[in-house]
Amino acid sequence: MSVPTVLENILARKVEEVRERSAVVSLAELEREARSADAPRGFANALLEQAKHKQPGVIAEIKKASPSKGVLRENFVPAAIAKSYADGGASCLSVLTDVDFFQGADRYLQEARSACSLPVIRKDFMIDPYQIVEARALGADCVLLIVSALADAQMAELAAAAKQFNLDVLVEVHDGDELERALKTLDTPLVGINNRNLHTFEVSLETTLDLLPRIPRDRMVVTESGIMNRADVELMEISEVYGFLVGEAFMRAENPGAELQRLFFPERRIVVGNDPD
Ligand SMILES: O=P(O)(O)OC[C@@H](O)[C@@H](O)c1c[nH]c2ccccc12
Repeated sequence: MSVPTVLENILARKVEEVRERSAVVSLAELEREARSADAPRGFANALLEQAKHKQPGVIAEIKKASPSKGVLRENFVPAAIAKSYADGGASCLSVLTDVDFFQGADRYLQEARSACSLPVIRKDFMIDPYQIVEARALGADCVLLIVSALADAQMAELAAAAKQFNLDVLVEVHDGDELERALKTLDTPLVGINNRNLHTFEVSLETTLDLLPRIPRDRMVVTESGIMNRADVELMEISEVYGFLVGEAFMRAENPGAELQRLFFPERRIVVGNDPD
């Protein structure tokens, strides 16, 4: 057998994780928690609203570390980062909850969401409906479905669970075949194009530009990963891409919200957070 890719390693671990967690908290118990959780805040709507006005809809990510880059940020306080993002003009938050590969935690999502009024996506590797219900129980407003990690039937099952619990779905693709599978399996409006290949971790913004002509008009594109500077943002904006998912560029900045404003709303002169000037 060939050497497993990063994604394959993560997925193998997720199978164990779901087994461990469901032995501690039953699905029935999680369902009760999900039904009494704070109402969803409208993740897809927040982004669609920005696109309608031809404004960037930024999903700002809270991510301590990644398998390819290691620790991105030492001073990691999710509530403070969430506030800073809200001040900087983010439409939504993305919080990594994967523990073993991204140094995330469920409580980071709860802390970030409590600190602001933005809708939040649980950023994790979903393979089982248990994790979808868990996401809503934690307060998440949206879940990520990664096509390269799922068979069509699984994707449909997870999307049905999301619908049942009023969660929005961001479906993530990396190539034409995955895009086709996503479009035929799901009718959800948000289509994420990941510029990073999750098997090799190589990044190219061409991924978004190449797939763009194949996205139907009734779906909204979210370009994901590798957006690092103004030029990257402008490249997407001239192609009429209004959805962005950005992590590293913000995580490496001293003031993540100020960096968001600098990259996406340079014309706004409001000072974010406690910048000296
Ligand atoms: O840090 P970046 O390059 O701005 O990327 C953010 C986000 O797109 C990335 O974290 C991501 C996209 N899809 C994922 C799936 C799982 C884990 C992480 C991701």
